Amino acid sequence: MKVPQTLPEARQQIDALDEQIQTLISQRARIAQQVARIKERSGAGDGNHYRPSREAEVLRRVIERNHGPNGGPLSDESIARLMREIMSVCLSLESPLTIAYLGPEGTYTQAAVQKHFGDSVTAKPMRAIDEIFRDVETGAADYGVVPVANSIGGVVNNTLDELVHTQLRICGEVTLAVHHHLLSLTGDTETITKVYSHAQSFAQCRKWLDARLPRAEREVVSSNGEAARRAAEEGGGTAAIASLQAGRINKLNVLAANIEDELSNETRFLIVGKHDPELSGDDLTSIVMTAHRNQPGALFKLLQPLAEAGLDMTRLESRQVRGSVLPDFYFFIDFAGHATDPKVREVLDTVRGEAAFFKILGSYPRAVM
Ligand SMILES: O=C(O)C(=O)C[C@]1(C(=O)O)C=C[C@@H](O)C=C1
Repeated sequence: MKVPQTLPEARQQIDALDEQIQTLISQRARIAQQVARIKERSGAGDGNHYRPSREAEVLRRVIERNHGPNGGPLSDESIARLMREIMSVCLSLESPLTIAYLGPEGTYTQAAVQKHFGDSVTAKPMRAIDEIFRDVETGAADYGVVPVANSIGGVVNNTLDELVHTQLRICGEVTLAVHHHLLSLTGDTETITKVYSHAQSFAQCRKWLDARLPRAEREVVSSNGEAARRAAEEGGGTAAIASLQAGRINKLNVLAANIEDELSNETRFLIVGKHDPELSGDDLTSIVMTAHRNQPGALFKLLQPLAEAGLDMTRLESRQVRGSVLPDFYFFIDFAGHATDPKVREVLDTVRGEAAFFKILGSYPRAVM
């Protein structure tokens, strides 16, 4: 295609390309419908056509191509986001998904749902993390999205506690860059006497609040979405620390943007569901276990097989077992690899033999976007 020199010429080329893009997207959607029929015929459907590993492969290839000879000026994130939406609409033709998430509307968890599943799912706000697990366990929702850790605020204990006992599997992860904003109906930071937010967000904006609003009362609420809702309801003198999305939903003004103390503030979310994702080629496995009591080197023995097999451990969290007087700890471990890989399976069998309690939480594709 020759480089256009005039506006009509450029628009003519764009019109021609749009027509091709539209034809191709429609063809792709028809094939996705056929994929659903093939899955149902082969018994692999069971009504659920979501395939996180396949989606990760598609997105990885999009990013790879973006750096190849046919790559363009769009960022990896932008081009992947477009493909994400195309897959989202294709999947909605196969089987529409309902995703339970930590509400109300406007939470960062809702943004994580959108980032991972795209816009063509029904996002269902829940009041608490345990309700999300129950909703997916009973089949009221197909998948759940829960926060699990923040780079500043640390782990989300409710999520870890639920993972120990649930029958659900971890099917995926999403990481989200989190930016906090001071939002209010009024337009002036100096007049704010009360700030609502989630405990983790207060922790992440503490220095800013100490410096700019040292006298304002801080009231912890269950989520940033709820904080924004209250600031909108109460008006004058109240503010919320929340996302831009929460501000938009509640028609609040941004009094101060990006007020988090650390610039790189990332939250990791997990997707939980009833299905085990297949191997995607770049996967993580999550396990939880406890060590035998009164055995010197018990934790070392649990970790040694992973190290000896050269498996890259990406995360280790400990959490005291609830109700235990003795210092018993659950160890949550993530490492690179998939539980169906024979080498990984062997390591897991060895660790299981060494542990007092052992559970595989899931193997799933590493976050692509
Ligand atoms: O390949 C599949 O299994 C599909 O259903 C197609 C498709 C896609 O649009 O590429 C759609 C949904 C799945 O989650 C994965 C991929």
